Amino acid sequence: MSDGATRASGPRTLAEKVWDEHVVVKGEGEGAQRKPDLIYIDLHLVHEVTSPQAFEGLRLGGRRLRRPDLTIATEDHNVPTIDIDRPIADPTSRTQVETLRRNCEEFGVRLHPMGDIEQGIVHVVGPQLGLTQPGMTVVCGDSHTSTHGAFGALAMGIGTSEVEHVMATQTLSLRPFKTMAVTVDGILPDGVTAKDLILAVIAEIGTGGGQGHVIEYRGEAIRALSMESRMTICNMSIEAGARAGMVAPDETTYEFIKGRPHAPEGADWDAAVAHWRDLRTDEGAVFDKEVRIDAATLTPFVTWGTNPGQGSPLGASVPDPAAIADADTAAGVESALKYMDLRPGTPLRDIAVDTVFVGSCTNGRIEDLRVVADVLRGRKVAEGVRMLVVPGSMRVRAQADDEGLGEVFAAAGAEWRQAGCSMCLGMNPDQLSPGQRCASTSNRNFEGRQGKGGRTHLVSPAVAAATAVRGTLSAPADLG
Ligand SMILES: CC(C)[C@H](C(=O)O)[C@@H](O)C(=O)O
Ligand code: SF4
Repeated sequence: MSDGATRASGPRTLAEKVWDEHVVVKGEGEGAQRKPDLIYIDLHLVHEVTSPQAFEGLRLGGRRLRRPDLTIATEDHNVPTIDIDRPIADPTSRTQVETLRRNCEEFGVRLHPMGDIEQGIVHVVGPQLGLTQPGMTVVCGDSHTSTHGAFGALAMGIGTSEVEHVMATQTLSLRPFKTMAVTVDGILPDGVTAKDLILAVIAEIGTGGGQGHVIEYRGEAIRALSMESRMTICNMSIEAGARAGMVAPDETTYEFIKGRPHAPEGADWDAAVAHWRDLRTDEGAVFDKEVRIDAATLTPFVTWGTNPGQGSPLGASVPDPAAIADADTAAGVESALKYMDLRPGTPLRDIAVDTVFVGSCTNGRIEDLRVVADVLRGRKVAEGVRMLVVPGSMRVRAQADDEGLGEVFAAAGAEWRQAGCSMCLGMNPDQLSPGQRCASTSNRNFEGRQGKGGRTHLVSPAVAAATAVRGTLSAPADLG
């Protein structure tokens, strides 16, 4: 952290505490001249997209994997979500997945391949196995590694060369970050979810608002959230430009972890919880930046633009660039509306979609699927709308089926798929065609993100489900 080591004796933030516990070698120097610290990594998550060159680097260097036991891999980005027993049709995707399989075999990495009950999106798999725990350092060659910060872990996305460094040494050379507090006072109103909250936060602070910072989410509204919801929020920290997002662990955290395959047991559990209880920002600790939000002011929130910060309350209208004073902002809005084919002043509720995607590491967990099923039960997906419901992992899918949710999706006319990143990004067969418009529970709405020429509106699972029923952007309350 900015002054982590110098603050070691005074009050520290949660992020500084976790950082300090993992310093192997402290960087020399002060201020801007300070060299990076060498940080120990407790958990390394791996997927097919960012690992091939790293494994290749190890091979060329004649190195082994330093800690295969702290490394785990899953197939997620390139996998199809239907016909998973057939060979992958796309040659690039097939090569990626086959390469991961070969590498994991050669280097002794545990891999959950397609069809395995623990296979799924890397950020769903870690928490579900109880691998992600408070106070850990967690890395993955994937920006949404910030998800794991929901447990009070310091969890960061890293680049491929860093992936190789972690594979070889189980450490990472890191420059201290700044700290930021996002405090959400009060309680979220009925019908307002974690996704609405984080979209509203990003709209307020901007996609660069968290740059260089680790964000700690605090306050009554955050404490009231489930682990799934906290993961949704931490997941999108990266869309505010932050290096990581964190929530201090509490009873909700311990309850989620307890009994999972990799959770500590017996005396180890007691010792772990005793340690975890210290993982909170000390009274009097200073954040480099602070933002306060009143939960009571929030409503369902959707994006209309081509970055996650271009969003508004569902009850608002498409903004008018002519009414925006700042010229750069106005130009950005104008070009976004052109790509999105939206006219200023159109009520957001009037925007018709042809596709609805429920899934991704933001909103592909069991709680999200329950919300969607609650809305869809006894209803039908609107004519002309295609709805994909994609579980974040095969374990989530099995649980959803046990609870009868899969039947609800099918009865409503939605496609109930196998696990993977799916339509969150155009790396597998689940893609939008040019000009198609999608209400999506994922986290990125960049041009072409869900397929070339596709248009994305980021929404919560509740809004996605209601939109599927009405055919236009809607909240469950609109269904009457
Ligand atoms: C493919 C991967 C490197 C990428 C990421 O880092 O986030 C992907 O998961 C994404 O969401 O865009
Ligand atoms: S679900 Fe989407 S955001 Fe998450 S890891 Fe996969 S591609 Fe990235």
